[in-house]
Amino acid sequence: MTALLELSGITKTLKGQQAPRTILDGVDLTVDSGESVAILGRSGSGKSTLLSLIGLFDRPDSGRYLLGGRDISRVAERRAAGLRSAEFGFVFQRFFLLKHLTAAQNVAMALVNGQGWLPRRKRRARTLAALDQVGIAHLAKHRPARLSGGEQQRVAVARALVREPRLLLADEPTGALDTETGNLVIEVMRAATDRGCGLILVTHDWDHANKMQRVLRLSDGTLNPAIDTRGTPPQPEPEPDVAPAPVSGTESDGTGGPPSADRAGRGDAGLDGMFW
Ligand SMILES: Nc1ncnc2c1ncn2[C@@H]1O[C@H](COP(=O)(O)OP(=O)(O)OP(=O)(O)O)[C@@H](O)[C@H]1O
Repeated sequence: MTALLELSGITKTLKGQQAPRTILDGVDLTVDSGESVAILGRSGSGKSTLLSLIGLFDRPDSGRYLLGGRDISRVAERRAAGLRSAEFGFVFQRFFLLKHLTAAQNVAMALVNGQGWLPRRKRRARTLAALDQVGIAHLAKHRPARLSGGEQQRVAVARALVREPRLLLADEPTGALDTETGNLVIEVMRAATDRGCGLILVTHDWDHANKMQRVLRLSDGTLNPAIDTRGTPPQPEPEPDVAPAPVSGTESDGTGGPPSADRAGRGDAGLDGMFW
């Protein structure tokens, strides 16, 4: 079966004001349809850089990127923009909702921008289905100012899902949420994988990572299986009259737990007409 996504030997060197630094140094990653993968790693290890390459906001220096078997390692920006809107859904730590639009209008915007004008009836049906998928169809007419952080992020997830992407890319989507709300958001994204959508979640939170099928760690520019050492009991003190047993090295991944003019009120009849 062809993998949804296949990265092999991906490298990326970033040249800022300081000396060039190789952030990705031979990343290999395969994700199948309906599979969920968490990526952990220290701050600055390159997780967002990797996600931006996968989401075609940038290109690797070398290596191969196959999407559904097609080589898109060197794809031109025009085609990349088309692939971004057709194939990917994005969720970020910040919600990026338009304040003067309702939840439904924010979601419907993704259909307008990505696929031209769908007939109004279809637009409405797909928007409500996406809001329903994340459990907030009853909040369709609320503007962001009237929604909690978790509800706003669920609107953002609905906006990412409404075009039925093949792959959902989430960069610390729970970073601004409390634990309980974060769990809810992770669950609605994970549920999308039951319908065949792939999911790559960048997170600092082991509990969220453990809800994914695979947990990887990005360090020294490569991806490897991550080991959750949080539950590892402390080494017992050796008995004084017994020779100390050799201590086996317990790998630590350094991410052992969480680290760290609103126009609402304005008459929106025109906008309603536009997006409904
Ligand atoms: N445009 C750029 N030019 C030069 N260096 C950059 C650029 N963007 C990011 N970096 C550096 O690349 C490294 C990786 O950044 P990146 O944002 O991918 O890390 P991260 O693992 O996502 O970090 P965090 O967990 O803090 O979000 C960091 O050291 C960052 O300072």
